Amino acid sequence: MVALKGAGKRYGPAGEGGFTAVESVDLTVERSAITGIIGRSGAGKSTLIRMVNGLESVTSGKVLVDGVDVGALGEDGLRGLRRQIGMIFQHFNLLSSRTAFDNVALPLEIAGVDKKAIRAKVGPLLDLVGLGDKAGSYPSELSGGQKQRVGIARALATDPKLLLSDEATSALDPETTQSILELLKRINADLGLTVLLITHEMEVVKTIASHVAVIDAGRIVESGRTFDVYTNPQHETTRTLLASALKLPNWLRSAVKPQPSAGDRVLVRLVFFGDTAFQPLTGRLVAELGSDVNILAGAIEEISGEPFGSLVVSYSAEPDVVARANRFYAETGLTTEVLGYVA
Ligand SMILES: Nc1ncnc2c1ncn2[C@@H]1O[C@H](COP(=O)(O)OP(=O)(O)OP(=O)(O)O)[C@@H](O)[C@H]1O
Repeated sequence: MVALKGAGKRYGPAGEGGFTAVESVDLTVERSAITGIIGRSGAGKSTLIRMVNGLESVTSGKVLVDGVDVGALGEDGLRGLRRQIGMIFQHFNLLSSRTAFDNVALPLEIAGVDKKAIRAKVGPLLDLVGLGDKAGSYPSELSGGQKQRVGIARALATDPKLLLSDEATSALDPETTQSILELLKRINADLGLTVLLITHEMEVVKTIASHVAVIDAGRIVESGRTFDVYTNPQHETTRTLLASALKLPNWLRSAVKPQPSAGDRVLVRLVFFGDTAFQPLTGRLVAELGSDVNILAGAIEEISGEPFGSLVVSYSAEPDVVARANRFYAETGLTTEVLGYVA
């Protein structure tokens, strides 16, 4: 559906004085899937997503939407493309002087659709997002979650085949975030709409994206099925993003250090997949390392219906203990990740 081929964006002049925000990105967005791009602030997420609908021009490589080279389109071509691509934003971008109905109607008015057809379209869209009774409300009368629902209905008004989401839940509380993510999931399933979202929160990716790409300093450092990336992260940036999403007890989170001091313990996340025997392996690890293993946190989670378990344990960071543990992981095929060190 969307293919970036060596795509890059440089602001300002080449060489000194310029800044490369996105560099050599190769990425494929599957049709009818939800794909997440995750990265820290300033990593280049907004620039990347805006390259897809031509709001930012590409300065190297190509962006193809349904095989069409976005960079080669003129003004008319870009207008046509943008009718096929809906977009939702962190701060909703609603017009405060217009009701919910009129905000949703706006892209249709711009496209020259007649009033009767607009009425026939907007009502069902507001129903779809659960705001059938708020058609006459102004944005100031709506909650954050309701405003984003209006934003979603507006993005769907022109029957797009692709929906871009620019941190759509970042300004919302956790509960409202979940309800908006559920809505996006339902729209994706019911309409077969392709969704490309950017976020700095692993929880968002884990909740709805089947595929994920991790961006760092303008480059994609890791990508794949969310389940694979989440359960077996390869790049340091992914690990850091994941660690911040791990549900560690507060005392433990604040106690973790990146480097060990003498006498410290190593903190390790063990990942168990559906067919990995959870208890026997934990028991064998304890047997392997003596009674020195502390179990500090654990959870059974699910991504796209696939279950896996995470267990956070600590044991002595003495080289011989770590070597014995690593040998055990290699023998049993356990996926592990060092989260840091604790006293
Ligand atoms: N118009 C511009 N001119 C120059 N530099 C820019 C411009 N827009 C963005 N940048 C720079 O490009 C880099 C990437 O910005 P971008 O907004 O794409 O990142 P981001 O990952 O979306 O970050 P955030 O989550 O904070 O919005 C940043 O260092 C930013 O300062």
